[in-house]
Amino acid sequence: MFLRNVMRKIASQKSLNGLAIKKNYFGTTSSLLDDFSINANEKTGVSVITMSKTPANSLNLEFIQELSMAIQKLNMEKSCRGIILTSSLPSIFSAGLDILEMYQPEPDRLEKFWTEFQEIWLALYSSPKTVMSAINGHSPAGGCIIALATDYRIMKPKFTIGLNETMLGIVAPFWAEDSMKAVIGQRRSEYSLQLGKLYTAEEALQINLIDEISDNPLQACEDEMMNWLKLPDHARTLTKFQNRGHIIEKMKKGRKEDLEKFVKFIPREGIQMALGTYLDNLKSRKKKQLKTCVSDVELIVRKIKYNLEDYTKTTFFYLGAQDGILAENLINSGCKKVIVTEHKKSNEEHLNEIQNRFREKFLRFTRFPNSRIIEEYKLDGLEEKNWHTQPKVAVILTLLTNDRSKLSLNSYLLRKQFPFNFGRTPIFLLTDNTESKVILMNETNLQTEKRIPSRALSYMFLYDRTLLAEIPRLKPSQKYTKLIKIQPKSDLVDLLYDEDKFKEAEVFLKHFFNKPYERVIPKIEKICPNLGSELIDMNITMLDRVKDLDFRIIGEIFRLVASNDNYSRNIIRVLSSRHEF
Ligand SMILES: CCCC/C=C\CC(=O)SCCNC(=O)CCNC(=O)[C@H](O)C(C)(C)COP(=O)(O)OP(=O)(O)OC[C@H]1O[C@@H](n2cnc3c(N)ncnc32)[C@H](O)[C@@H]1OP(=O)(O)O
Repeated sequence: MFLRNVMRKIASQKSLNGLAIKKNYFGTTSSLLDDFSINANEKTGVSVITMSKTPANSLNLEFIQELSMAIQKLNMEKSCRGIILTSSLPSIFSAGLDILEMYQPEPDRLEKFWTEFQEIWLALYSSPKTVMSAINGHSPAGGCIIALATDYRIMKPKFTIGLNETMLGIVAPFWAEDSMKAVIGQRRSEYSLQLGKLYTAEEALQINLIDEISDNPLQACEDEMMNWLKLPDHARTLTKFQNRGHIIEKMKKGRKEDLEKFVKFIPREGIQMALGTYLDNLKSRKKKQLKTCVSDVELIVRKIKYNLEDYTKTTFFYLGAQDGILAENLINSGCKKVIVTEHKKSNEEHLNEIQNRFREKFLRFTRFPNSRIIEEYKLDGLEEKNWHTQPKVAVILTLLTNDRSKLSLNSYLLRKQFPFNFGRTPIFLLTDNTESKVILMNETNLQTEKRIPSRALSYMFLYDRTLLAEIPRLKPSQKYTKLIKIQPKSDLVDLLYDEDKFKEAEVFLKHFFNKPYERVIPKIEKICPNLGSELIDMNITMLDRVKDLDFRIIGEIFRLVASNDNYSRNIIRVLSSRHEF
């Protein structure tokens, strides 16, 4: 009966659940929420779905819904023969179900959530296409369930995978367990599930939980896919269903009961306590790394710390009233130096208010002395001799909000209130994850009006690796063509993906911290002859003295390291090994 249905579906390729099939689906499309993109290759018939929901590709209701819909569409698309699932995040394939969907849940949403999770699993597990997972990061619990629902799994070394649900005090559903058994066998599955085992890729390969290890799982999947696609689709698909039919049938029969069990089980007090503790532990891992943090700026501070090691030396540029609240929080959390700029006279009152409130805490509080002039400069029109009107470093503080409707404000702020030319100013982007995307969009928007030179953007990427992780997703998207045009030559992007290069740069930067500026400049000049004079042109004395690290120089160093200029790279290596700075 089941096989008959499958045959019918393959034969007719008619719409499923009322979803329309696009006439021509080749090319790249992004999900409505921009949480994943699909790149459909016309030549091979293979579609790559790249999940990019920061920070962890955790599966919440909306993400699952959209992903599921996309998979169902591909399942019905005749010209699609293979699907590869992967992630654009640097170290996570998927962190599994979004725990927040289960912690203190709303009953209706919880029900929808689980129904959709069942649905996506079915769409994957019973897909007539060849489906593969390029597991390029951690893949616990729900992430592993998704991977198990595919036909072939290739994983990057060192990351972990497994059904660790018991660690959270919850139980993997019977259908996930069945798929695990089908892959690694009854005994191993029982053992792994009871203990909530997470395996490294190397261990996972040994027990057949994954099929291969590769440093480039996506490429490896694409290569392997070609072998699978040599076979006639109908024969391969029917064989797949012969193997999986009983599991799918069992799931379909039991799914209602499974749902009832889930919605009863999750809100139980004991389960909620266990989930709460797990969440706390997840968060407190971070707190250990961060000695100082305050609630709503925790993420921001972590990012600064991660990037700059010593955020007490960070220079902030204040851009608007809302962000002032963040600035305030940052100051309260230990940030020693805040430079507040404002070019609009109308906001003077507000500035004075902040100044009075934080007089003791601010080491400096200033506006650009010639802020009136700044107003006249257009982003495009700034000549080099006027570099002194540029900020030495721009820190964009974005609103911390998940409310998408508020995000346009950022766009507004950027467009209306940025008076500077960012051509040579490194931009340090402080943002929560939702905002990362918004900033990219803002820059795209900005591009339509005032061109932001590519180097500025490159620094922006440079200082936010999460943001960088977004690039592969954005690259092919039509929506972002403008952004791509102004994207820097991809050296920097490569650099941040190349751990070795990145480490090399990091080692160098460590020596660079806390060194007097005057000592740094001559050294830098040796590497990059123009840089010193550029800095002087910038009239750095305007900010008194610059003893703190200069982001721009760091950016320059990164650029040099990233370039294929062996000479520069050697100098950097030698300098850093001699501890000259
Ligand atoms: C009856 C129920 C059936 C259940 C079936 C499936 C259940 C599940 O899938 S439950 C989810 C289980 N998932 C996990 O246990 C993974 C938890 N996460 C981790 O262990 C790590 O995050 C991971 C190893 C994946 C990655 O580590 P890092 O690279 O160090 O990242 P962070 O830990 O810093 O994570 C970044 C950010 O994401 C938040 N996060 C991570 N996972 C989840 C999640 N599953 N749900 C919600 N949020 C998650 C994490 O807290 C961090 O947030 P911030 O602290 O705000 O940065």
